[in-house]
Amino acid sequence: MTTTLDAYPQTVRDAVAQARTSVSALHAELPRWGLVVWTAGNVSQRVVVDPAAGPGPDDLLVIKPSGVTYDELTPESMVVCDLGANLVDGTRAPSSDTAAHAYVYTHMPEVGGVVHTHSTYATAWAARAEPVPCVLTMMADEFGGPIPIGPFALIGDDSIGRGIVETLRESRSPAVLMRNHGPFTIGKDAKAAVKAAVMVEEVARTVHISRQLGEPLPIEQQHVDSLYARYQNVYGQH
Ligand SMILES: O=C(CO)[C@@H](O)[C@@H](O)COP(=O)(O)O
Repeated sequence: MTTTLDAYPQTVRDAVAQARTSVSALHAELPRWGLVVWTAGNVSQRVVVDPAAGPGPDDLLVIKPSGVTYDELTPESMVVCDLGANLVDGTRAPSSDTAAHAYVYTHMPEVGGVVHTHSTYATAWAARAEPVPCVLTMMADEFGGPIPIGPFALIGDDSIGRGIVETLRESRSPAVLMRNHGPFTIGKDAKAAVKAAVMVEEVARTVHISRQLGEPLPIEQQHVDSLYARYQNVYGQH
């Protein structure tokens, strides 16, 4: 049975309203950073319905409507679904990747945001099903190693989501390049997932260019580990 937003307490409705605003604004970052064309790509944010209990299977997600151009997206146009990808609130059909996002939220409770793009260089690596090797300190910082390849999966059910989870569970990377498709990224919230989408395109481009000039040199694992620990725990403002 489909539940509507009215069935949720005011605290959840308020959290959904905040997520609508932030997810709508974060969608604008995808064309801004050159990560998508036309209506490709999508961003979602988990809404925890019981903060005292923490993330769980009854959570909601806020995502863009399918096939709507970025200049038309507004907080009001965002769509709310449960983790069964059932519509809870919204006037338009949810993103065609909603089942994939929902699968990730169901099986990775630590994930609060998911992003999908077709950014050029990362998608070119996905077309060859070749992991991006960890040859840059920026990669060690953000990805903790190579950027992995996920399996080929058709859209429409949870096979993309299953491929994302099976791949990222075995990696420190917040990004996976789904074979023949493109990058999916995760984060503690949607903003972190958007950052990972920006960074995966940046390093995919740099490593591609480096490869045209010669063979990039790997970074020793001990240095990858120390760079990752510093960036994840010390870098920036605390
Ligand atoms: O790659 C896919 C589906 O996986 C695209 O259709 C996707 O980027 C955009 O679809 P939506 O407009 O979010 O339904």
